[in-house]
Amino acid sequence: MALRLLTAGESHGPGLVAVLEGVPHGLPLTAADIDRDLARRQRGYGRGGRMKIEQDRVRIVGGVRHGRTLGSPIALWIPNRDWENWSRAMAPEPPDDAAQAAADGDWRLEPVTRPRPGHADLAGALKYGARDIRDVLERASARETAARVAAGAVARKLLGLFGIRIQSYVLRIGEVAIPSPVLEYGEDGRPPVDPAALEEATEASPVRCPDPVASERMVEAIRTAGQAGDTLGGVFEILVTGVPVGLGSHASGDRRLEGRLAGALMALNAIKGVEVGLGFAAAALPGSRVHDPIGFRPPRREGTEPAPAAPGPAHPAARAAAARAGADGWRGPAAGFFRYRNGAGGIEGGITNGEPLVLRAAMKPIATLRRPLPSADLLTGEPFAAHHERSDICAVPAAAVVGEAIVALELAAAWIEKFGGDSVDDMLRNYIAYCERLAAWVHRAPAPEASRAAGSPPAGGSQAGAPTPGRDPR
Ligand SMILES: Cc1cc2nc3c(=O)[nH]c(=O)nc-3n(C[C@H](O)[C@H](O)[C@H](O)COP(=O)(O)O)c2cc1C
Ligand SMILES: C=C(O[C@@H]1CC(C(=O)O)=C[C@@H](OP(=O)(O)O)[C@H]1O)C(=O)O
Repeated sequence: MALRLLTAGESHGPGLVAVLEGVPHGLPLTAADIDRDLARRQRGYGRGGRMKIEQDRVRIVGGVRHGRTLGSPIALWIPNRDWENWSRAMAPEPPDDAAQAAADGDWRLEPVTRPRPGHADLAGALKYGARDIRDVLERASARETAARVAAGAVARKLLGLFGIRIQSYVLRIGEVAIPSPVLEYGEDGRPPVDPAALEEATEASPVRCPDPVASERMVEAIRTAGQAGDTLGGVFEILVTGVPVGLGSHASGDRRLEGRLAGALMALNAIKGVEVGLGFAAAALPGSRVHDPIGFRPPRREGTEPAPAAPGPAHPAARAAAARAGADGWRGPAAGFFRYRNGAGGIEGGITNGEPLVLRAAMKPIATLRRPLPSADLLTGEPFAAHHERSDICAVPAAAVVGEAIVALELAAAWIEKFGGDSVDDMLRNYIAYCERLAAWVHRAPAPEASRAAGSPPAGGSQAGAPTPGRDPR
């Protein structure tokens, strides 16, 4: 297993722990790299009172020395500030004073027995034989996603070294929706947006929607739902640029990258659907409008053309090698091949094809309602309204940030499988060697006259343009 993550910790316990194993030696990493994403996860219009209490900050407690990873498991600790209010109710030790506290009217010590529809409450309590639903709801809570975001920030840092950029934005809240801004390309396969501008517009929105008009309407929809004691879900999209051709594999089902990414995204609380590229829309279209025509542009040769303005790998040698293999910031190294649109969302046959990854996830509305749905008591079966403490009204913007982390982790796992090595230096060498192979891949087919004269098959024949791996004609 190339990269392994384990998280632990309850929502109102002392804090959250993440242990990430398999990160190579020598990756620059500080708490600030992680805190940035933790703060982004806490934002978003529609979140509840808990986010006013928490100000998530990580403590790195293993695997990093003097700002660089050691190759050992990275251990991260995020304290829960709300723990102060729950230290008796969530004490790891048996509570001596529980009976007294319950008598004092501390509601936190009372068993929760009214399961909330849409939560793990009922199924979890019956499965584990828990007579207090708190035994289940504490870990089922999306508080855990803070730990996944912390680990994901490490994965993002690793991928960022190679010019991979992962961003998310919200496309729908309830009935207010905008189309994906990235699937249709301009003429000649020109990228439809500048990722940096898209990110700037997204981060400026209180709901992570890059369209300011839709953003305001989304805020209004959340406000209205909240006033009615109701909640909303929505859709977010993840865009990953700079991805080289060749991550994942067609060879076995469990190596197909879209399966790994979709499975990981579906494992995020409240996500009920995932699409790759055109996704469900492809089912209604003819093949001619779905599959992405292939084009080829000779990659830039060092010294002959200016370096691409778009961001690429940080390391100068890797950056140059990536550019020679056709990377332009939007696309990753792919030997100069590109697509005129991106209906596939950057993955064909379980393998990245060099175009950006485009994934969408649908989040159901928050399950805890201020006007609760009918429920039945766990122990007596008596009809009751479901339990309500406090809750978010909408958490799609936060889920989008968690989605980035999940994609980063899954992609980093595929990256480590492909480029391996115990250290970032090994990995850089492997990446550069791969880029060099891609850069040397295409040998322009000789002009038809020349090829006929030489007795080789005419252009368009079975051998036309066939690559001769390992020989660079330039
Ligand atoms: C970032 C985030 C915040 C969430 N906040 C809440 C919340 O405040 N109240 C709630 O009832 N559910 C919330 N949820 C959703 C529940 O965690 C989720 O619906 C529940 O664990 C049941 O899992 P399932 O929906 O995947 O079946 C949140 C989810 C995410 C991703
Ligand atoms: C704590 C977080 O989200 C929580 C996720 C959540 C749930 O049921 O999933 C319920 C709420 O918890 P509480 O009952 O303490 O208010 C959210 O605040 C967080 O995102 O950090």
